[in-house]
This record gives sequence, C-alpha cells and structure tokens, in this order.
Amino acid sequence: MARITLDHIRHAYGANPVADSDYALREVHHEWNDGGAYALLGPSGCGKTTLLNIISGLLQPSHGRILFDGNDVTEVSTQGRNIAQVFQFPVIYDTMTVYDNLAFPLRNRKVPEAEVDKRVRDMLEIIDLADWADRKARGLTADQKQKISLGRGLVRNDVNAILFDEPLTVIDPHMKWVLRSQLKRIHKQFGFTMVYVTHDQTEALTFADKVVVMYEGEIVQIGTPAELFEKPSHTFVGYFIGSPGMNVLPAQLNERSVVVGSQRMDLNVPPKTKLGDRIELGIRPEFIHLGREGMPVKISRIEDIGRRRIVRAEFEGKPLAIVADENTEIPAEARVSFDPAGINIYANSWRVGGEA
Ligand SMILES: Nc1ncnc2c1ncn2[C@@H]1O[C@H](COP(=O)(O)OP(=O)(O)OP(=O)(O)O)[C@@H](O)[C@H]1O
Repeated sequence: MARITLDHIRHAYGANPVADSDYALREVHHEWNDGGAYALLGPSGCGKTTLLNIISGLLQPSHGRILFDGNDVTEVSTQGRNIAQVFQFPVIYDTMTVYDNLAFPLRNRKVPEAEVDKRVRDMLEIIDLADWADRKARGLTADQKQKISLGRGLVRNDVNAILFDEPLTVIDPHMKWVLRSQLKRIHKQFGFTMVYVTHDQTEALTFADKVVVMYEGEIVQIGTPAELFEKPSHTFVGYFIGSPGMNVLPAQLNERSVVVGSQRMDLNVPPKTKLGDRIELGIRPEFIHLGREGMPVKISRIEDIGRRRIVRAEFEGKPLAIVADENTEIPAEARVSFDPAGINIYANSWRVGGEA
C-alpha cells in the first residue's frame, strides 16, 4: 500500500486555461496516508472523477505531480501504478465462473495456484458468494456482479491503492448497507489505502476515516465525520453535510461580539478578518436551543421525523432550521439561544474560528 501525494495538481479539459473557472480541478495539494480510507464527497461536476482518474493514471493532470510513497508516478501508466479499480457498473467476464473471475487478476500476476485458491476462497466468503463459485457470472444479478467486481479489486494484496468510483450505485439499498459494512471491515483487516468517490454523504461518513469534501474543483475540507459536523471549514461543507444542513446567517463582527440583525452574541476569541470581508455566522440546527428564553423567532412549520422534530422558523428575517427532540415544548412566543460551542464564523465562506 502507498502514501499518495497530490503535489499542486490542477486540471483543465480545454486548451489554454486562464481563469479559475477553466479548471475542472483548481489546486489540490495534499498528502494521503498509507492505509487510509478516504471518501471523495461532493455534488455532481465538482471534480471527484477527475481527481480519481488522475490518481489512477487514466488522466494526466495539466499541472502538478502525483507521487506514490515519494516516487513520482505522474508519467506512469495505470497498469504501472499497480492499483485496483472498481467502477460504477460491474466489470467482469460473463463467460467465466465466479471463481475464475476472482482468480483472474492473481493468475495474471503469476501468483502460485495454491495461493490463488486460498485468496479466492477467502474473498468468496467475504462477499458472500461461496455457494456460487462454480456458476457462470452471466446469470447473476446486478448486485452479485458488483460484488464480484469488488472482490476482484480486493483480492490482490500487492496493490498501492484501491479506487472506487460510486461502486454501490447499482446495488439495492439494503445490500448497500451490507457491502459498505463489509468494505469497512475489510479495510480494518487488511489496511488498504482506499479512495472512494461518492455524492452520498451517508456512504462517505460510514465508510471513510477521512472525508474529502470537494466543491467547484477544490478540496474545501478533509476531516473526520465529527470534524466536518462540528467545524465545517467552508459554508458549503456546513450546508452539504447534515440534514438539514447548517444555518448560515449574514453577520457583522463588532470587537468581541457577532451581530445578526438586531441580535448580538459575545465571542471569547474574536476571529481574524479583514475590512470588507463578507461575514457569516454558521450554526447547525442541533446547536440551537428552543424555549422561552433568548432571541425571538417566528415559527413557520414543524416537521416530525421520528424522535426528532425539525422546526422551521424565521430569525431576523432569515430562515432558520432548529432540531428539537420530540418532547420539546414549543411556546407560542418562541425564543432561541445558540450553543456557544456550535457557533462558527465565516469570512468570504471560509471558517475563521469564532467559538463564543
Ligand atoms: N472529458 C471531459 N471533457 C470536458 N469536460 C469534462 C470532461 N470530464 C469532466 N468534465 C467537466 O469537468 C468537471 C468535473 O467533472 P467530474 O466528472 O470530475 O465531476 P464529478 O464530481 O465526478 O461529477 P459526477 O458526480 O457527476 O460524476 C465538470 O464540469 C465536467 O463537466
């Protein structure tokens, strides 16, 4: 397995890129740990597949280098990079048996047959297809075929990394959950470096140790699920992760306090900002307390979602979502207070601290 260094990588599909907007990938400069499980998460078109293809060697970046364990592989072919890939749709040999499909990548690399047999049988157990070993792949369901694709990616233990591009798209929801848990277990057991592309936050948060959130061709945050939830580096992360997402309110800073409309909240450490910065206050719906004390809000709607309620309200002329538990009393003259630990201050969409 390998440590992956993305050294000032940028990519434009068109010739002669000039503006930032000409780049599908703006500037990616990061190091990913050997044995880490990374999920690339972001909306359609943000550059996830572009970055994955640069890592796999399917695409040459317009600028920058890519290194595996410190060795420059920018010019090395996909095959030479020694990585396994699992795509959105199953890539398997229909006329081969399930067993032979899994054995194929090992036999290709001249692994001794006894070792092939051991690894294939172990993998058949992991992907729960042991009873199907001698069946031709042709007659299998889409789920089963994709399990074979996953198995083929995971059966080799000499790869530098395994790359997954939305591999569970064709899988039904229950099986998705099962396969995701299996992937996590396999990762713990074998310590592969895994990079997993998805636009589904649940998938990213359950699979990865580190979630790489992408937005408009940039990595806006790399963090654990807890970090993304508690301290979103960019307002987009706050909005994209969580359901409902973070409330983002236009604000002003005033020495040691932040002001939203006519409301003022004290801050312990005043964030560093420049004159002219666009200031916003971010607060997740889970960090807002609803009751009879605090700042006035106008409630417009209450949604029951099992044991929690989402309260939609208006605060200083702006929409505000509040998560309350099912027993919270909602008074007619409702008021709110923001948990100081949940307050984030943003300047031009980037977090600049701000715990009160
Ligand atoms: N072959 C190509 N030629 C020109 N533009 C491309 C090409 N492939 C992707 N793009 C553009 O580059 C940007 C990033 O696309 P990319 O496929 O990397 O995004 P993504 O996050 O993987 O999206 P999705 O989730 O829809 O697959 C998009 O604006 C897309 O239109």
